[in-house]
Amino acid sequence: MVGTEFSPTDADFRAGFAVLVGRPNAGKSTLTNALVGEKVAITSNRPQTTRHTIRGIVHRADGQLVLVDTPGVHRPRTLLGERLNDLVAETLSEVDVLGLCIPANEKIGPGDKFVAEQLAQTGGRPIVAIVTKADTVSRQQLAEQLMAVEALGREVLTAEFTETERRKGIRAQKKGKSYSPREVPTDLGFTDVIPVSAVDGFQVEALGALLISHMPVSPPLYPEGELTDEPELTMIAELVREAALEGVRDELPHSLAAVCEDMIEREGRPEDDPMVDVHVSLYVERPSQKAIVIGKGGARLREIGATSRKQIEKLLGTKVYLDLHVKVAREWQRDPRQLSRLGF
Ligand SMILES: Nc1nc2c(ncn2[C@@H]2O[C@H](COP(=O)(O)OP(=O)(O)OP(=O)(O)O)[C@@H](O)[C@H]2O)c(=O)[nH]1
Repeated sequence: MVGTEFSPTDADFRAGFAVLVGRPNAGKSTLTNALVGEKVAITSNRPQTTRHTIRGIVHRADGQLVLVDTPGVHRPRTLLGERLNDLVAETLSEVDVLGLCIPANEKIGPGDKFVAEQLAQTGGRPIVAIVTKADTVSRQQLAEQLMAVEALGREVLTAEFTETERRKGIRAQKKGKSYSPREVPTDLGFTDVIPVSAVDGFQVEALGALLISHMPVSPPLYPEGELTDEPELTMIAELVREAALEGVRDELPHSLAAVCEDMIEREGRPEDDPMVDVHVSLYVERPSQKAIVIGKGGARLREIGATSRKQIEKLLGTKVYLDLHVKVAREWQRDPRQLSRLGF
């Protein structure tokens, strides 16, 4: 993660990496899009749709913020889950500020606490608690949630502090030395707590500024105008996967993967009206799931194709011929070889 260009010479210019984490459906992807101002991360009503680390880049006069959108931090059940958690741990260790997303309209639960504890364990990095979806609650409810989030910060950071001191004591004891644990500071807690709404834009600017204020003084890390460094093929695959999931609410939970096989400019087209042939394979685990994706007489697949083609055309800025294939890759979630083939 090294800078490529040094343009603004301002001595106060800041640049660095931020990550938004939170339990599934906390609003991370939507907030990433709102901060960046263009659709780069994939949002969906379904939890855990964000499997790839997609970066959006916020360019401002005073700094540059590279956002890494992680999958929801959750307890691993399959091999895929374990890989996701490795990815999360790796990402957390590489960023300058941690953004913990907690929705305004849901009681703080064990999921939020679990994620907050993981962040506290990264040790010493600023944690900005972001209370998302502020538009969905009254001012009174929002105030109460902000206080509950403050309390959560106090709780997990105090627990982490105490645990660290306890470990130091044990290590010292093993070496035959004595260690008197430090007193718990009274001001432990999240670095900031800020409410936002990605839907009506409330405080989105302020959040951008706040996150940048935690970045180190640095030249920009990416050239201006760049929104994401995710390869187009991956973004195309994500768009198709999103469209395929939208249609089927409960039948196809996480057993669906998409791979963009290639993207070739069609020859012999007029220069002012180019067209790109895009080939995407959708992978499911069982023949019955294949039938769901294809639908009666291919109706669902046509719908998926039409929806995602429009989005791919927007992304590439040209006409697109989209060729979709549905394939069965049994138990792909548990097979490491298949996983790497699918880019996980
Ligand atoms: N009203 C309102 N809804 C929001 C806001 N932000 C997100 N949502 C909705 O909340 C749901 C989840 O949002 P996502 O951005 O997909 O959540 P996520 O945390 O990325 O979810 P995963 O990918 O599952 O981890 C979607 O239906 C969004 O439309 C907001 O500011 N206001």
